[in-house]
Parts: sequence; structure tokens; C-alpha cells
Amino acid sequence: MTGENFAVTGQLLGTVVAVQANFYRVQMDQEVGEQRSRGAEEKLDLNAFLPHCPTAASPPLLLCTRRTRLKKIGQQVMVGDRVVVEEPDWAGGRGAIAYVLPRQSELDRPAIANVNQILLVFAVADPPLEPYQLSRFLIKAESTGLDVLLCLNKSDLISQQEQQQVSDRLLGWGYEPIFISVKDGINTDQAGRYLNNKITVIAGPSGVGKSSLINTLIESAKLRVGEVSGKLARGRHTTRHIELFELPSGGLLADTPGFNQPDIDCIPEELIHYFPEARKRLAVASCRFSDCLHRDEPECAVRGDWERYEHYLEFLDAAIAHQTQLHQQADPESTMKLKSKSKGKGQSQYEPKLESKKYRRISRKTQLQDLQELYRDEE
Ligand SMILES: Nc1nc2c(ncn2[C@@H]2O[C@H](COP(=O)(O)OP(=O)(O)OP(=O)(O)O)[C@@H](O)[C@H]2O)c(=O)[nH]1
Ligand SMILES: [Zn+2]
Repeated sequence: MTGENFAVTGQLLGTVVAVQANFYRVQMDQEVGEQRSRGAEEKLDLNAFLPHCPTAASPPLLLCTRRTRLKKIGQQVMVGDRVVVEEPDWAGGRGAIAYVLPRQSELDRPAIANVNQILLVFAVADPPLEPYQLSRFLIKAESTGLDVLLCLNKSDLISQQEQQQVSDRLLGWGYEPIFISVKDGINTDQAGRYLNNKITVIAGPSGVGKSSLINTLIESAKLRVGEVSGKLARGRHTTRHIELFELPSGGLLADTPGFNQPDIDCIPEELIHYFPEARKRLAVASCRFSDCLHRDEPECAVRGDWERYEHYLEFLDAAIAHQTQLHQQADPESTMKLKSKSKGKGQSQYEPKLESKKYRRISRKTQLQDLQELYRDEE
């Protein structure tokens, strides 16, 4: 099923903003609101995959069920999905999801479709900016393949000079952070503009000011959310309750429960691509071996004098350890084979191709199981 199939007159499009039991809360597109208020049967802009700007007269929010046909074909509906709604009951606020449009991206944890970017929030002080922790979060964010936006909050606590030092250092990592202060209202508008008409997931350690930033960004949404669920309740969300909050300027924002040390569980040979400064090196030169892990291999284009190389080595160990563990859980025999095969090549020898295939298979399977579990629980 392709997007073109929906380019017909009269389809009602919306975005799933929350899943509750076997109901889906669907924020209808702006055009739907306008069309409804005009009472006209006009052609809708069906090319628009992104959420639209709410105006004073916000488009309706419908509580929808999923058509039996979707259940039969095993089509799951995720938060973030663009959907076609049929049989709207505007007065009762109800509808039925008839189709799910093709997804542009699919995040695993939190399970959200069509996310455009990750907004990583850290503080420059209180809690102090810890490079290793920041690096870990950045790697995790980069591993989603989505755009990564870095906001450094509490800039009111440091001097211009200190800010410049942090800025220079992070530029060496390949990032241009936005320095903000929610407390003093510095650059929060600018940060907000990056979220326009996009689906953004916000992440970062505890105490850096995520709640404060969210509250600043979504004053109006907070009120509306208040009517539905009682309160914004950030931090209490589990992966089982994911919600997208509408930004006044358009766009949707999802909050993730705080976690302090995200696991490095990526495929070892892909890890290097999550470092922008290493990506830059690999764009202009190649390692001698295509399966180079950039440790002690000869003629490596990556190894060298860059600040986060130490982080890379440490995360690589973590990624390999994670994969070995996965391997053992899934298939103890093949791990044995792998081990004996590696003998004689040196104890740190590692077989990337075999492992990564295996990993991908397991990963997709667990992903599916997670989802199935989620829906079983909810139905
Ligand atoms: N100095 C200063 N303090 C801030 C700023 N923004 C937030 N804070 C304070 O930092 C503390 C933590 O803010 P929160 O918004 O709760 O942080 P959080 O990231 O949501 O924390 P968790 O809910 O634990 O994930 C609060 O006491 C805020 O008042 C800022 O720009 N400057
Ligand atoms: Zn290399």
C-alpha cells in the first residue's frame, strides 16, 4: 500500500497521539478542522504527512477504534502513525481507523512511528556536564538514524567564556549545541522553532530541565492534556503509555522516561558511524579492512588523535559484550562454535558478519514481541 492510494477526495487524515486500551486518540489534521467548520466537501491536502499547525480553532481530536480489517491483516497502529479515519462522529468525538499510511521511521523504545528527530537535553551545570554521559546519550540517539538536536540548558549558570569552551569542545565532536536557559527564557523560542511541524522525542538525564522546557514549549497543550488525562505526568510514563503532545507552533513532542545510562547495545561494527567526527574521517578515507573495528588493525583511517576515541573503545567493548550475551541467550551452541572458530586468531578476534545477521534477526523478533505484548495488554 503506498501513499498515492490515499490521494483521493474526501479522506480524513490524522495522527495517532496516544493509544489507550484498544482505543486510539487521533489528532485530525488542520484541514479537517477547517473543512468541517466550512461544512464543505473539498479536496484535502493528502500529500501532507506531517502534523499541521493548530490555529485558534484546533482540529478535532477523535477517539478511534481500529477497523476489523486492520486486525485481520495484522496491521498494528502505533503512536505517531498517520491514519485515515472513517465514519467520524464529530459530536461524539469518535471515529474508526481504516488505513495506516506507510511509516517513514519506527522507533523501538519508545515505540513511536514517524519520529523526525531526537532532542537531547543536558545541563551545562547543576548537574555538571559529564562528557562521558553526554557521549553515551549521543551515541544512543545517533543509533536511531534520526536527526539529533542538542540543547544545553541552564546557560545562566556559566559565563560566556565557559560557554564558548563547551561550544568549541562539542564542535570537535561534530555538534553545534543550542545554549538555552529555561529559567531566564534564553533561546527557548529558538529551540522551539526546531520542533515546528516535526515529531520530536525528547531525552536526557534527570534534573537537566526537560520538564521545565516542555512546560515552556507547550503551555496550551498542557491545558488540553489536562482535560484528558488529569495532568502531564511526565516521568511517570512507562513505555506502555506513550503520548505525543501538540506544540502551539505545530509539531508533536514525545517525552521519554528519564534514564541515566543508556545501554550501548548497537551492532559493534556500526558503532563508529554514530560518532560524527569519525564519520567525517571515513568520508574521505577508508580502512584497509572493510570489517575494521578501528582498534589495532593496520592502516586504519579512524584510529587516532580525537577526543572521543577513548569513548569509542569503551563503547565498542560494551557493544561486543552485549552482542555476545544476546548470542548466548539465543543460541548457546553457535556461541561455542564462534568461540572455537576464533581461537588462534587472537582472543579479541570477533566475527562481525555472522554476529550482526544474528543480532538483526533477534532484534526484529524481540521488537515484534514487545509490540505484540503491548497490544495484548491493551486489548
Ligand atoms: N538555573 C537554572 N535552573 C533550571 C533551569 N531549568 C530548570 N532548572 C531547574 O532544574 C531543576 C530540574 O528541572 P526539571 O525540569 O525537573 O528537570 P528534568 O530534566 O525534567 O528532570 P527529571 O524529571 O528528573 O527527568 C529544577 O529545580 C528547575 O527549576 C535553568 O535554565 N536554569
Ligand atoms: Zn579502521
